[in-house]
Amino acid sequence: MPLAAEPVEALEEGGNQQQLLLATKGGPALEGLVVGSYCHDVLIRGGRVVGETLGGAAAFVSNVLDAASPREEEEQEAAPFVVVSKVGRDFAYASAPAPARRPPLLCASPTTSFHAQFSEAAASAHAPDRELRRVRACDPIYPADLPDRRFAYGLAVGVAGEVLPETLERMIRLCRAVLVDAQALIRAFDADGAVCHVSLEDTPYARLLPRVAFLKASSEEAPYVGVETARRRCCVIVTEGRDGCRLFWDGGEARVAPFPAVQVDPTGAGDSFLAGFAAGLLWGLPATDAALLGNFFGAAAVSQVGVPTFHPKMLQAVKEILEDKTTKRSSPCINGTTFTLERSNMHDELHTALQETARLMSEQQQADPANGNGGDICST
Ligand SMILES: Nc1ncnc2c1ncn2[C@@H]1O[C@H](COP(=O)(O)OP(=O)(O)OP(=O)(O)O)[C@@H](O)[C@H]1O
Ligand SMILES: O[C@H]1[C@H](O)[C@@H](O)[C@H](O)[C@@H](O)[C@H]1O
Repeated sequence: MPLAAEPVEALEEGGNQQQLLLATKGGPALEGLVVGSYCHDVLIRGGRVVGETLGGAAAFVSNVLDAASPREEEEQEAAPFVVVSKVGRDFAYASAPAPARRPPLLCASPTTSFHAQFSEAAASAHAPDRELRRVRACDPIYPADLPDRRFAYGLAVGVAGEVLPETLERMIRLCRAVLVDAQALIRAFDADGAVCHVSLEDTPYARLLPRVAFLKASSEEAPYVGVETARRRCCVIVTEGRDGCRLFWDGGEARVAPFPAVQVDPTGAGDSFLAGFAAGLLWGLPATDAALLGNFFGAAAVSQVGVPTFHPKMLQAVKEILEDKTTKRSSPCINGTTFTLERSNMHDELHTALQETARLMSEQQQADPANGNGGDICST
């Protein structure tokens, strides 16, 4: 599959080309660009507030990229990626790890806030698990807000329409490969702020799809994406909650098995999936194998309320598995000229190894009363 980015020579607009070239030469080889705003999440069940957390796909994505990207020993602190995010002066989580590491741009408008109303009944695998209402919206992210330099990859992960079509277009120009969460493209809000969806084909984003590498949608969003049309333009990944995910491309498809999890809060599962998937590509995995890492971090996300904390032992185990199973770290697919989509012959081995880690972590989490989880948010 060809990559999306334009040659460096095409990057004249809005910046100094010489500077761009220097930054590309001197900068980290696999620097990423994450675009989408942090937000406030208020979790409500039965009319009662049961949690208030940092939200926004950018927060969940940063968390997983920092945890799972391949890195040299000396780069322990933070993985090489930039976050472009906007918040207001009311932002309550400036000292949380993700915003502290990569501070958002400050605006006069308030921080985007969502109320997530969980149903009283346990959610089924594909039914919407919560009703989302946007109660405040921060400014959009404009093309001029993005840094003037090239990136190996970009993640467009808006939650409230903040990634404008022209901003996505600019990302495509700056990044070799762009991965997009459909929620950044097809969300609309009714007069009351309730999240609804529009058909992707009816949006200005549709014409950009052939220049996007991967488009991720939840099974609720998939009908609005139009998988059969979209798969002819880019690789589409549909996440299916506890059932794992499926990949669709022009001429092929694959189902990728899930990992065990005790779900306490589904928020951020899709975001964590996308970042795990991107990390898998950075490790040099073909897309169908990288989706295993997506499923792994999606499962880890639902096991905790809000942005999850990963146990260092779990991360060490995952890193050892990836080091053992991947051979191409020096030339990851995301920085090459094409993507391999089909599963490799070690797909099942990788699943088994990660499953063992997921099972151990899940058991530890259930046994540990001090893991900070206040019980299951999403069901009674
Ligand atoms: N209960 C679960 N058990 C195991 N894995 C899960 C579970 N829920 C989600 N996942 C993992 O996370 C991925 C994303 O979940 P899901 O399809 O629910 O995304 P989403 O609806 O976009 O989530 P959100 O909007 O809450 O971020 C799934 O493909 C799966 O790998
Ligand atoms: O924090 C959450 C999370 O990022 C979800 O993926 C998104 O759907 C919600 O709108 C947001 O509030």
